[in-house]
Amino acid sequence: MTQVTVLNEVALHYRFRPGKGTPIVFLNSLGTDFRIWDQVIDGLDNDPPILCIDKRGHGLSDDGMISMTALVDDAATLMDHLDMQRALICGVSVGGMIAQGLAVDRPDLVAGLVLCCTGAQIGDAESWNARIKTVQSEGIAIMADAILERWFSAEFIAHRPAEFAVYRNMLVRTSPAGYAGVCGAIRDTDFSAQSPRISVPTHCIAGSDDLATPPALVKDLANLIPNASYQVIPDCGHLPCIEAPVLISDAIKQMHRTLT
Ligand SMILES: O=C(O)CC1=CCC(=O)O1
Repeated sequence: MTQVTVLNEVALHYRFRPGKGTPIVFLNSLGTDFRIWDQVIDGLDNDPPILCIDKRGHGLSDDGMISMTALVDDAATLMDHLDMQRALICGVSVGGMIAQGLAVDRPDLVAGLVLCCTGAQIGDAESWNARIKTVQSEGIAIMADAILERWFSAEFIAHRPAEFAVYRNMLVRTSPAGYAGVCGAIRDTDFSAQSPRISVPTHCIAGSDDLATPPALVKDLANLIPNASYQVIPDCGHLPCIEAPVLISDAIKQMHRTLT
């Protein structure tokens, strides 16, 4: 069933499955929709309530005006709308930034964090501005191969051509305005001063072969957040939820057990 609601004047597409215990919220990356978490969710147990969100500008959600404040507020407003209690928030890449923003702005909604392939800050203004300019003038497809080389390890690209093809489709079918808007939100965000205030259990996960948010960046984030743990997934690029879903489910289950 398609689940959609208008919040903050934007139609947000989400998937909510009721269940028992601490809820788990999944936040996806730039140029993807919430289906990137499907295999991870298949590997969970105990039927917790699960919420997946197509952030504005992505999947079936409206574009609207995009900023990190709006992305964080959408997630919080949707959780409030669904009357959700404190949740384990799992975010990959910009989804991990949104998760940090939630933990800082709405600590009442956050029981713990699993932060995959993300940082307090990702990239620099120059590279995001160049990407925004290209998307606006030429579209996403022209950059797709270069982006996918950062998303996936060489091993994945060589041996999983069908999955590579469908995730390429997911990327190039993203709204150009939505994609550019989220690039701008990432460019304008630096949680280095706020994330040290995060006080919930946090586990940071890096992909050994991630060229977008390399392990050192993720380690820096883990060092910033009090008592955060850190794990590197071997032979994996920027999207371990696709390349190594079993390891991500296991990490989430381990964290979830400590919260319930
Ligand atoms: O598309 C990329 O370059 C990887 C990425 C950076 C932030 C994000 O969400 O994805």
